[in-house]
Amino acid sequence: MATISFIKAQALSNDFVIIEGNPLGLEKIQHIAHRRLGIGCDQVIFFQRSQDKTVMDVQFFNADGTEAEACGNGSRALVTFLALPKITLRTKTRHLNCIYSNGMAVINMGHALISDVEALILSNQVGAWNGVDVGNPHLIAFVEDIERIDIVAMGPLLENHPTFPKRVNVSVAQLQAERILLKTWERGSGYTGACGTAACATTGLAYAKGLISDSMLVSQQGGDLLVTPTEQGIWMAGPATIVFKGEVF
Ligand SMILES: N[C@@H](CCC[C@H](N)C(=O)O)C(=O)O
Repeated sequence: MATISFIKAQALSNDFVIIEGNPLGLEKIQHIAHRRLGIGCDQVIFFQRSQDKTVMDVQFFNADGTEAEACGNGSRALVTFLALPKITLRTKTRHLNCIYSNGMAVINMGHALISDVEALILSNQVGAWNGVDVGNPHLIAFVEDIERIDIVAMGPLLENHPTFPKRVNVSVAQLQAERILLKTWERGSGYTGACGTAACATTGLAYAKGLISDSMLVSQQGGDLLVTPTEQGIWMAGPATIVFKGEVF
């Protein structure tokens, strides 16, 4: 029986199965991501190397088998696995410049494109919602006290709201002096301990609104990311580890 080689990686507890090669079919991806029947992960990542090995074509799939245009933590996990000083990740929506130095992946995720969704009537309204695109779509609200928000109850309602035919990642954030506290319900994967693109989208939103002017630590249940908004794009720096490798049927 044919087997598929894979790498298991995690970044701030957001976990990934990384496979070199073309994407597998929907059922195979769902099986690999299943935490009882397969390996278990939040996203399955497929990549192919260019001839000179400085450019990688990357595709991300959520645990439910749907394709995502971007994945911040997964991108850092892949850069950490490849351990090359400078590469470009060619994703579905953006080309990402990546640096790997001293065991840390630093990636320019591009710009945050903000849209106005305040006029929408959303269930479980917690304040003003903003649409933010950083290659993939996010819905974000700043709140006074993040502890009071049940993202697991609210997330699926907003993820599947008819306003978002392609569904959406849902986050609530609390702004502190040099830190943003963040909780995210991921489209297609549910609650995860951290989401890299949500961290970048939230920091980009705060920057665009003039709420911050410099780097922020974005703290999620799985740990901290350093996110730096610049005119040239949003830089994300943070850890990722390779956990094990194996073969799956
Ligand atoms: N874990 C991610 C985001 C993965 C994709 C997302 N669920 C989507 O559907 O857009 C991250 O670290 O950014």
